[in-house]
Amino acid sequence: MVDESWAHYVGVSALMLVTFFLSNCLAWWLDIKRKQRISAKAQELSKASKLKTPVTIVTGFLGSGKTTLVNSVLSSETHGKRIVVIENEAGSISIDDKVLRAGEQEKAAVGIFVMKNGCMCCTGDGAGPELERVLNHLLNILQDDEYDYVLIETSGLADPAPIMQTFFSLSNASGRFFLDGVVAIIDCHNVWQHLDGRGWGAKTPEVYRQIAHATSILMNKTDRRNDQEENLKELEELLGELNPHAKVLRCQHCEVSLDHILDQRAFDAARVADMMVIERRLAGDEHPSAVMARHTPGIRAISWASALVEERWRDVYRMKGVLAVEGSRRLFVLQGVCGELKGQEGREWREEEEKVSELIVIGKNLNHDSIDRGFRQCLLSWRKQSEAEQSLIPP
Ligand SMILES: Nc1nc2c(ncn2[C@@H]2O[C@H](COP(=O)(O)OP(=O)(O)OP(=O)(O)O)[C@@H](O)[C@H]2O)c(=O)[nH]1
Repeated sequence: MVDESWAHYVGVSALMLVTFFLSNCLAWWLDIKRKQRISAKAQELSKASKLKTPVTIVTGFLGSGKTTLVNSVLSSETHGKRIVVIENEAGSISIDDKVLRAGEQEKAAVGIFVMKNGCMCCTGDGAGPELERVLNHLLNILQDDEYDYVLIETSGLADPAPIMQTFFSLSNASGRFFLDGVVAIIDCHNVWQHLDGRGWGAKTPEVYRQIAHATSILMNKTDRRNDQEENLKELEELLGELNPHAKVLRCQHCEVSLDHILDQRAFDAARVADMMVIERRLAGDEHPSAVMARHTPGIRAISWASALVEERWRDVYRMKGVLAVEGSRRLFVLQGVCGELKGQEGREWREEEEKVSELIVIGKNLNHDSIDRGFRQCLLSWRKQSEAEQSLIPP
């Protein structure tokens, strides 16, 4: 009896060991195959790179300055490129394309495509096909030789890895596009609330992923700290540790030489494999959500919005809005980042545009109904608002 159960125990253990061994071998073999595929496609891409259209991915957490960078590239006189911009908005409302189109920037942008509802990191395997659809679309119009550069601005919550991977899996487009670089923008003023000091215990893993995948890192908003040097140095060191391969540059309003943004030829396919390792080290976390509100009547005052951003600064990472102010011919752009809200007039509304006020709030623990209600209250009569409240939007 004892012998029998002993033999049974040995048999089960042996079976477990064999299964463990075989599954490890399989994982190892699959990993090698994947690396082989990646390097084969990278070689395929690099062979014809002179004929291909470079793609730069601009990433960075909410409010770090991605649109500011894209605008500055589009308005630069020096590069002489015809650029297609692909925007990836976290919600179903798009603010950035209105901001991008404001002003002179249009001259360099030959097309702005907005992928709404597209936090690529949340869509998992869906990320590739969605991006591929847009790139295939670009491929069609590339026949006309209208574009010579593609800029992809990810949503602030995006993990750029699936987008990068997409360039390796694009079958149609592999002969047309190549990944030139990944620019990550860091808001030096607010980034510390997303990092857990040194090491990998990210409070907001998206920020780590964006840093880890970058070929250039812009330490933006250096104007925001007065006690700067020590903090900036510490941040610089941390970024260097997290991503030793990237160029790290300090800047304000993303003003850096375009050599660090365009035509970097910095993307090294072998790094993708390393990045996938980093990927596995990053623990999951509660993902921020986005709440959208959209109303047609003209907005008169927005005291509610500034109160929301100021009072709930821990939860509200970002607020962006384009408002149709009653009596104004211009749209009004709201920008809220970590406790601060700014507003300024943008371009004039176009005749064909519907004058609606749209708002996106991104953060944690957000209640859609109460945000929608609050936004609606902004439609209150002008007279009911105090003077201080009125100051943000000119009557
Ligand atoms: N003080 C200061 N503000 C800046 C700087 N760069 C950008 N901003 C402001 O920061 C706000 C957010 O900038 P955006 O370029 O819209 O940021 P974003 O990364 O595109 O934001 P999301 O689209 O929400 O992810 C805007 O009000 C900018 O004017 C800077 O260097 N210093």
